[in-house]
Amino acid sequence: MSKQSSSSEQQIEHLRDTLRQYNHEYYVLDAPTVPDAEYDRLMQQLIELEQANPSLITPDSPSQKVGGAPLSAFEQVTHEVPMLSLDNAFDDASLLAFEKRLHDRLKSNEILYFSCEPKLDGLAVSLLYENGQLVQAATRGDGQVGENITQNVRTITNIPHRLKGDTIPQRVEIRGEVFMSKAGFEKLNSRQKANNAKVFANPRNAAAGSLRQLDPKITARRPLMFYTYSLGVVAPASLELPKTHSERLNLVQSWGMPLCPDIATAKGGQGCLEYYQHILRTREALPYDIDGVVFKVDSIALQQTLGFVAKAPRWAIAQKFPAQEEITRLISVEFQVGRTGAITPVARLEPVFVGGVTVSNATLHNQDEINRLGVKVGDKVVIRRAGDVIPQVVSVVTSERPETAHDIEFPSQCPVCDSHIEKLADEAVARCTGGLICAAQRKQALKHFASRKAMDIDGLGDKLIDQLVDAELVKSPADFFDLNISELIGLERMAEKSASKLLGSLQDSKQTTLAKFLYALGIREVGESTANNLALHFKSLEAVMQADVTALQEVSDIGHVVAQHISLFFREPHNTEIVEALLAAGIHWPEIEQPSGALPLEGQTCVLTGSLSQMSRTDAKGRLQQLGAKVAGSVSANTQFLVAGDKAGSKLTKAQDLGVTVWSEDDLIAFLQQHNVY
Ligand SMILES: NC(=O)c1ccc[n+]([C@@H]2O[C@H](COP(=O)([O-])OP(=O)(O)OC[C@H]3O[C@@H](n4cnc5c(N)ncnc54)[C@H](O)[C@@H]3O)[C@@H](O)[C@H]2O)c1
Ligand SMILES: [Zn+2]
Repeated sequence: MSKQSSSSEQQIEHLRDTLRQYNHEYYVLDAPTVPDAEYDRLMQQLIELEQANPSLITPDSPSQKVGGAPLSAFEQVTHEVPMLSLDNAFDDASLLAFEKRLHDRLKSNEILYFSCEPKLDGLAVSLLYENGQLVQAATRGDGQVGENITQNVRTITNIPHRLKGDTIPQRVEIRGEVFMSKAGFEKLNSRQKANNAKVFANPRNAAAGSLRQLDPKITARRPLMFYTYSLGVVAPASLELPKTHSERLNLVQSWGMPLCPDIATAKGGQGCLEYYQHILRTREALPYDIDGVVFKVDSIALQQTLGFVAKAPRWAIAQKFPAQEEITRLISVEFQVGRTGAITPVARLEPVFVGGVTVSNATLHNQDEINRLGVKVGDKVVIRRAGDVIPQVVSVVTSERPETAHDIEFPSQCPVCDSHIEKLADEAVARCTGGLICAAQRKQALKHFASRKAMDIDGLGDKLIDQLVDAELVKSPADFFDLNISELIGLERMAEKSASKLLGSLQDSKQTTLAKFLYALGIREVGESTANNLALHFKSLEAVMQADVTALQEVSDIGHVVAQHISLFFREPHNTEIVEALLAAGIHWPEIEQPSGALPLEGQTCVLTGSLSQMSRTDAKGRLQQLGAKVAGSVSANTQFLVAGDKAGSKLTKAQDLGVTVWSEDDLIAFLQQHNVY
């Protein structure tokens, strides 16, 4: 044996071993470790090597065999007609070569018609109906012997247990694909995540893993669907069936079987290529995942003339789409800070062509996701990019982990501003506590600070803030108060008049309330009403800043999580520096008086009705309660007053009948202001 062929032999053996392992993972375990594209490349290499060395072809080569062995846990079903695979075309040229092979073999150049079908990415199933009743369902298995999955298939809602119509054969085998819709897959995965259960990498794995369950009750909870794509055995054999594949599909549909709505027929290879382009364009919008399209010679007579090779019919071919999953290496992980301070780990990848573009970054979401994937820097990872969705890392090829691989370390300081990163036990997301000083969060925080319900700085809109930050004139809210006329005039659409007007409103805004100031700081989950409660409870900024988590939880409506956010905010020196700078700039508010003795509404019951325009009902209720009122749900003789907003109805009528005092929203606001709670 020459050196050359002995090395080919070794190469062939190595490829076969690898492919056998991948087949086992994919067909038997429903848990592939490499993307289909990688599998297809190795298979292509094997086929080419075998073609160059035909003496080395053996019947047990993966290139000659279909699928994988059936699981012994299931009863076995021997297929009366083998369930085969399909040949692949990876580009237009090989599709046209397929058409040419057909013409050559048929010794005719007559135009061929094709049934064109989306290649659903699920698994092949054979359904046997006797006298219209579903009596058996089986997987493809190794093509000869499959698994009996009748109980599981009975739980798939779009598979009829009984066929309808008067053309039903006495015995008929209907073949098609069991798959999961994209929406069903998303739903299943979020349910699995919530239950800390296995998350599926893609709809194909989810469908296969769900169908081949030993407990049909589990299958029943999985959103599986079925589409028909061919017939197997039909009896009696004398039965007249339509002469084309596409007409047969329509007949099967008339019996109540579901048929993919995107099937069409095409004229010649050229028509097939047009169909391919059409489906490729609509791929994203389709409700199910596909990995290509299938072309089948439509004439049954011609199919019979053409026949089969070892593992596939000669009259059909699958033209694959560009892969949506690829394999590459994780080079490093960077941490990005979002507008709300959320820290997102981003995978830096060796560039790889996937989903039609070159991808070099993918999101890793958060620490929980990193733990779930068990991914390390240096690992080979499977990347999925479907449509416009940001690329995801779906799995790790742990068998190829290099010795140098190391854990991903989550930073404890913000990579942008160096503030502490907090991660609450019940939240997946880690956040930068830098708030006001973190450049990543700056624009967002500044816009909030200037907004109407916060510092209410007239004329300081979002666009202007963008400009001020981009021109590096403003970094923290305290910088607003250092702006001068000449800096402002340099900006777009800012004349002297508007600039001096803005300086005027900045000056005016310095007179505020403690509640508004606390709200303006943008502490996480501290909304208007929480800020108000804080102000009323602690009465001074110093007291709020010094309060610990326990003291903060004494404030009405403040729970453990919010208390932690507040406490962490004021433990961060960057934040306290800004608070001091703001006070130094002249921001001030009236002192909140210690109520002497009883609260003004102590012992009074009131009711709120209708809609308020300047605050929410919950907010109004909170403020009234702070002044000692009891806020009830319905008007009675014990009601002291009713606050009636817009479109007040029966409660207002009843109050008027009972002679209860009625306040308008303006009355309410005047009262609240008088008592410093608005
Ligand atoms: N990632 C891995 O480790 C791994 C391992 C094994 C196989 N695979 C993938 O599986 C492919 C080989 O699988 P295969 O042998 O099942 O062949 P195939 O998937 O290329 O084609 C045959 C199958 O297509 C399906 N199909 C969908 N729509 C159809 C339609 N309208 N008409 C007919 N069939 C339709 C059927 O299930 C049928 O069995 C590989 O190319 C690879 O993509 C991946
Ligand atoms: Zn930061």
